[in-house]
Amino acid sequence: MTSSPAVVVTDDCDCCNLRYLYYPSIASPTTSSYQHGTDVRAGAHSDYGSVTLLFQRPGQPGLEILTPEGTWAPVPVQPGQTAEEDRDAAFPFPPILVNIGDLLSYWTDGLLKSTVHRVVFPLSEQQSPNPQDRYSIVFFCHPLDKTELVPVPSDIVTAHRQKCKESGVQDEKVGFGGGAGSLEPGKRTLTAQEHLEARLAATYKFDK
Ligand SMILES: O=C(O)CCC(=O)C(=O)O
Ligand SMILES: [Fe+2]
Repeated sequence: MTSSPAVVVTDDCDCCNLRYLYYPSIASPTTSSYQHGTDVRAGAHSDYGSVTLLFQRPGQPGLEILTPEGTWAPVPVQPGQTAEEDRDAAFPFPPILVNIGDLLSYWTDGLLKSTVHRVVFPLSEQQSPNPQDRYSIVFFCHPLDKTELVPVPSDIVTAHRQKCKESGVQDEKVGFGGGAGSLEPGKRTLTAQEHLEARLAATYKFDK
């Protein structure tokens, strides 16, 4: 019998990270300079990795996603109500919200679209006598830096790519650079690190 090591040591950077977020509550809009509609807790963005797992307090409002129509819609994160979940009701646990990130969009040529989201100060909460702090825990899942972003070997992704080509609709923004399957001849495959750097550069005009 062989045993495998619990930790694999590698010279490649694993860029997964876990963030603990605390957003203090603010006083009622009538007593602060806060402007609903302008001031937000976290501005509109999409995440850079493959998927993001978000844990937050059950039912706490604030998280919103951008709809295809261009409006903001609240994302209710509620504990489940099935019989099995009720059994554990003494410890209601919020479900885990899974966000698609830019890398997964790139990897699937935009078939899976990264979610644009933001966190606002909900007006209802601001106006309540007891406005709440917001806490969330976010796990950003990224592959190792040197991972080559070869096209996902999926018939569905291939069919999607073909359909985009035929209709001439290549949404550069969705796949960030056209997607893993639309490499120009002679160009080599991007690595996860290069994709991340391109997204950081696009957001912060950050250059090495
Ligand atoms: O705090 C939240 O609910 C979301 C945070 C978030 O979107 C992020 O850190 O990327
Ligand atoms: Fe995010």
